[in-house]
Amino acid sequence: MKYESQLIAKPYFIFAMILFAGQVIFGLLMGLQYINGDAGFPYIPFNAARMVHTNLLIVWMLFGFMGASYFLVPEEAETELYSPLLAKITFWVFAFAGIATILGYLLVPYAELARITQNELFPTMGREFLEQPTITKIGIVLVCLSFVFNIGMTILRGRKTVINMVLLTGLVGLAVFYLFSFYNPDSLTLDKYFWWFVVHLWVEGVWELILGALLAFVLIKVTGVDREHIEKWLYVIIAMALISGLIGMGHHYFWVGPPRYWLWMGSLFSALEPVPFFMMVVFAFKVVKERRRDHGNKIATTWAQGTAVMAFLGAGVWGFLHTLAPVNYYTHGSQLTAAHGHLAFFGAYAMVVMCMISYSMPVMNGRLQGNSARAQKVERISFWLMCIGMLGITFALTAAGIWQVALQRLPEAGEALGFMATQTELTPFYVVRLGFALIFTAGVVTYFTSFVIANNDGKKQLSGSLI
Ligand code: HEM
Ligand code: HEM
Ligand SMILES: [Fe+2]
Repeated sequence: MKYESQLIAKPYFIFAMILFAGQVIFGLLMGLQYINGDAGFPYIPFNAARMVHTNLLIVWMLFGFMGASYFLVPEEAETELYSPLLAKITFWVFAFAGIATILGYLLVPYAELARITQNELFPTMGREFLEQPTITKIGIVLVCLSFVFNIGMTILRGRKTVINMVLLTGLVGLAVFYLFSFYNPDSLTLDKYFWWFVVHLWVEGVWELILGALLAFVLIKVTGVDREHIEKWLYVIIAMALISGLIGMGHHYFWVGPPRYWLWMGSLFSALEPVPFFMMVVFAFKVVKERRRDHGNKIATTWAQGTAVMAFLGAGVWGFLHTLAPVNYYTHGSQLTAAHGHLAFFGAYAMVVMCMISYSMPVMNGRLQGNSARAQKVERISFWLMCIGMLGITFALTAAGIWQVALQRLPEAGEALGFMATQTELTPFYVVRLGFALIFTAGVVTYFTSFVIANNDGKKQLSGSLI
């Protein structure tokens, strides 16, 4: 590790992983509730579990991005972090606010939480992914401001690399687009229109810049390929991401009331969105092939390539499946959406955070060439279990989605099955989903085990070198 202040990334990563474990536990509970609706009754109803599952996801992604930035930016800027103290304070404020909000979701009914947190003064609650009480939202904004300030000041006084600038642009975009969560108009059309400014412009816009920058950083480290070469790729990837993603947002405007031209604009531009994801795959494999050094941290390279491939499958392929208006007319809001949501979120953003952890944790623990072979082997098993588990979940939900469309959407109104009757028909798919979810969970447990092994082996290495 080159700079002392990079160490601040560690608590961020550890906390992100704890929240990830929590997210998976609530995912399992919902997987069970899909088969037996009474599971968890009356303590954890489906709506609360769903909220906890998706909010934990968003919060752990943010912790992951912050940890990644605190590790990456000083090294790229070749200077210590502007204020390690501010980064520590931000950590505790965010961790506390996050835990309090999740406990709020679990301990009191949602309407009661809205009352306690005085939602009527400034109503922002009640929308998917943005369920947080207004006070938590304000807290998130403050955390983001202090974080972006800290990172921005570090870059300002240090070396301004392309990776740093792309990352910073992504982070500023993340903070700015979150502000739309405060706009909550009465008109459902306007509400949905701007809701997507957070949801879509995050994952199919500015987060792609963050993804590209993190991947480029790890790839430079593990391959030793020329920075200039990698930067060129990064420029083209982010240009394509923004060109396609900004107007591609129209694929969410098909049926919620905005003008009809979105039908073809959304279809056309979002059909281009897989391009930057495909380029990431070519980029990752090409630079690994052209590598100038054999880095000891093999598993970090695997994560980098895996991220590119899984993100392309989840966002590119599964996104494209239902992005054209004539297809989306039938698939909108079906299990196909959930299939895509899972593979895309996992493949792109969960995996890139784990990729950064895989590269940087050993460095922060003094092992510049990665963990011991044994720890890397276990981590490799966890990589495959998680990827296979998530692909299995995706295939099960895709089959469920297609069958759902066939039973509920394609037949004429009088003959179509109702929503709940269709869900009962889909039970076998949900059983398969739960099976793969268990494989995924085994992957998560194995992943955590690899850290324990790495620590134990590390001590041995240390005592060995002392003798
Ligand atoms: C143990 C594995 C998991 C299971 C069983 C599971 C199950 C579920 C279920 C049942 C829902 C609610 C779907 C609905 O409303 O009908 C859901 C939503 C969601 N989950 Fe998971 N989940 C798991 C892991 C994950 C992971 C690892 C991620 C991402 C990294 C993730 C991301 C999401 C997202 C983004 C949604 C919202 C999807 C949408 O709005 O369409 N889940 N999950
Ligand atoms: C890593 C990037 C991406 C992530 C994390 C992601 C995630 C999601 C999630 C969670 C949803 C469900 C939102 C809801 O609850 O309603 C969704 C919807 C959707 N996504 Fe993506 N997505 C990504 C990229 C893409 C791409 C590249 C495309 C197109 C090629 C795409 C096409 C769609 C479409 C058409 C919907 C709406 C589905 C419906 O009508 O029900 N996504 N995405
Ligand atoms: Fe989208």
